[in-house]
Amino acid sequence: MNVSIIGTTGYGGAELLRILQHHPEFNIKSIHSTKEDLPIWNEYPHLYGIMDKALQKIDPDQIAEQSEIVFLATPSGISGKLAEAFSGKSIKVIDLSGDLRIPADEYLEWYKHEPANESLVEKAVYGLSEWHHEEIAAAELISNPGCYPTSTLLSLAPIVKENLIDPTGIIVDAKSGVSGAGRSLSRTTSYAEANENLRVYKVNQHQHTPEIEQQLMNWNAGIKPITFTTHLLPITRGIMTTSYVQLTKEYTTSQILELFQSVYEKHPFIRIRPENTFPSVKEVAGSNYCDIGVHADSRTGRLTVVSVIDNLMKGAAGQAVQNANIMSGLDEAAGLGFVPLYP
Ligand SMILES: NC(=O)C1=CN([C@@H]2O[C@H](COP(=O)(O)OP(=O)(O)OC[C@H]3O[C@@H](n4cnc5c(N)ncnc54)[C@H](OP(=O)(O)O)[C@@H]3O)[C@@H](O)[C@H]2O)C=CC1
Ligand SMILES: CC(=O)N[C@@H](CCC(=O)OP(=O)(O)O)C(=O)O
Repeated sequence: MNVSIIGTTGYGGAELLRILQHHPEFNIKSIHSTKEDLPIWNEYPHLYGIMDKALQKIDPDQIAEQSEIVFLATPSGISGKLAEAFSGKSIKVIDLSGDLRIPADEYLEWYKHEPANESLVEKAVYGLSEWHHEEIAAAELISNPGCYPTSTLLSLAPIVKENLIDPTGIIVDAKSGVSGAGRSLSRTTSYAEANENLRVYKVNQHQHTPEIEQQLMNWNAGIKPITFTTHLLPITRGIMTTSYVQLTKEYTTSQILELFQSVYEKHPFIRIRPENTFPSVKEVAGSNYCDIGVHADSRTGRLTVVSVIDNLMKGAAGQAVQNANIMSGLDEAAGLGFVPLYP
């Protein structure tokens, strides 16, 4: 099955190449960029001798003729326009950006630029693979979840859906490595400013807040606005979200773990850690896993939920390929059996 990638020279694009190069069913037919005609190893020397494809210009007609799926690994604001250019063509689209995830009015408020075409946003299926399998299988257009929302939602879903927590007081403390900000140069992700530093950013203004709330409210209409705080970690890959929620009854850690284990029993990429153990970001690096640890504090009645993912894998390209697998009727784990890179 032929697939194409747009935005190949970015980090999400590079991660798609790493996964798709050895995928058992997908063949990388073409890679696209605003920098046409250069071999990809010119941008990414680690691909020298592995991949000699040249970057091609972005021609939606040509891409739709030769491929069955196109991945848009492009910035918000650009992806929406590209999705529109593919609309009506016979090709499935998976967008990694935030353009198709939330309604236009909220998009304008949080992303602060022009929203994508409203009918496309309505048509797009939110691709949280573990929870939207049926809709993804039937979809033509996927809005791949954000990196922070993936980690947050996977780790809150069981307790929110089962109504085990006070819906008014969810606090999510989130941290990301610098590759989450993409490949463009910026002062805050430069070595001298990020290394040996820990910075909080976009306090109460992060664009993933409405995306997380929207999904939590779909699962449980009583959920109220959350506190969501993001930090920049001096590491390359990885996200940790630590959520604090008030339990409505006295539950033990082992009761909560039992719930998580039964909910995610059949999901190959979710690993629930045993009691009193918590995952660290390195334990999922380079893999499509989301690892979750929980602890119910009998003194405060609060539950602490810790979740880690690799932002470029489960938080972006890995989940995008998982969704492509589901859309194509393949095993959702096809081509995604990466063991985490450790140490
Ligand atoms: N990094 C991460 O961890 C995650 C990223 N995402 C989302 O995935 C998308 C890609 O992210 P990431 O790879 O990190 O971003 P990068 O900034 O690393 O790369 C984005 C790529 O988009 C291409 N691009 C830029 N402007 C245009 C344009 N006008 N037309 C066509 N292509 C353009 C560029 O490629 P070229 O110059 O070759 O044209 C660039 O390399 C973003 O929407 C991001 O929000 C989502 C989850 C996690
Ligand atoms: C570390 C870092 O800066 N991360 C980025 C993730 C952005 C992203 O993935 O953009 P979408 O909104 O298109 O999902 C951020 O916090 O804004």
